[in-house]
Amino acid sequence: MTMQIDVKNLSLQFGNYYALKDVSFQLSDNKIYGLIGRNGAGKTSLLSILASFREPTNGTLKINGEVPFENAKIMQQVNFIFNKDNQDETEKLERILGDVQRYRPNFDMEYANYLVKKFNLPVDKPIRKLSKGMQSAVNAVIGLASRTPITIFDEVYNGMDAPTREIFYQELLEDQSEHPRIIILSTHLVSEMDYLFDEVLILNKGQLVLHEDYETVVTKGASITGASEAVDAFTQSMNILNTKQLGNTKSVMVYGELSDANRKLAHQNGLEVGPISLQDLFIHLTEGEE
Ligand SMILES: Nc1ncnc2c1ncn2[C@@H]1O[C@H](COP(=O)(O)OP(=O)(O)OP(=O)(O)O)[C@@H](O)[C@H]1O
Repeated sequence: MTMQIDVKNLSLQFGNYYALKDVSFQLSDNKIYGLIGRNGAGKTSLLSILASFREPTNGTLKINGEVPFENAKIMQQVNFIFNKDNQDETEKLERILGDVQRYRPNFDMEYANYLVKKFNLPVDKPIRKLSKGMQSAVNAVIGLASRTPITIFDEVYNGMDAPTREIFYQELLEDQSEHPRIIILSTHLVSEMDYLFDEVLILNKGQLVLHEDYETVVTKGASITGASEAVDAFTQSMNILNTKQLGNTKSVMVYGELSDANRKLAHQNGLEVGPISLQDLFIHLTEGEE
């Protein structure tokens, strides 16, 4: 089953402050969506609305055409995984997984046990006594093994070391391809996670500044390097994100359709056209103007 998420003119206000402002988008394919944004950009705010943990101040969220808030049928289809405070969690892993299995109909215990081994998680210790990274791995196991049609991971890698994060990413990719579902990953580890994303959403100060296919994003961005005057002439009508000058050499980051003819022209003018990464784009799209 493929779910459909419709977000329309969503705002979330705290007093006069807009944590989210007029955010609209649709997610309608079983893909991996990367939600990126700087600290305080509104990622957790948006995800908690998607998960019906809170209501928006304005605008609407619909999942499969229905408002999910206090709608048990829809909420069954949504799983919000975040780094919760486990300091009072005296239960052990086995018991926790058993509890999850009871209310997540697609939960696969065999797969969960496989992941527990993969992540090297102790089953005989109360959760609160696990290290931070291990607690995050527990969350990853729950999120993956539940196989919920809409699975949301809010910075779930927190505290995991690099090899553990790598296991998480590999398992996520593999399980998503075998059991396609909507997976939303919020992160600021962009350069490390970009290859996971089918689509990218960038939030900046509560506003959605980009929602594109990952491939499109990467092909639309380019760096143009060469003699200053030639670079200026070539990029004058383009959307410039960033400029670097070194002596008489200039490197300009542009974003927009660069036609084959344009690329050819660049070469004829002795300019070098290089790729930019999602991380570059993220940094320059969300730069403060202070
Ligand atoms: N209960 C609240 N009362 C007032 N302001 C809040 C509240 N919750 C969140 N905010 C503000 O809303 C903004 C967005 O917060 P949010 O947690 O959604 O950001 P984020 O993108 O998840 O950040 P991070 O990457 O640091 O986790 C922040 O400026 C935050 O201070």
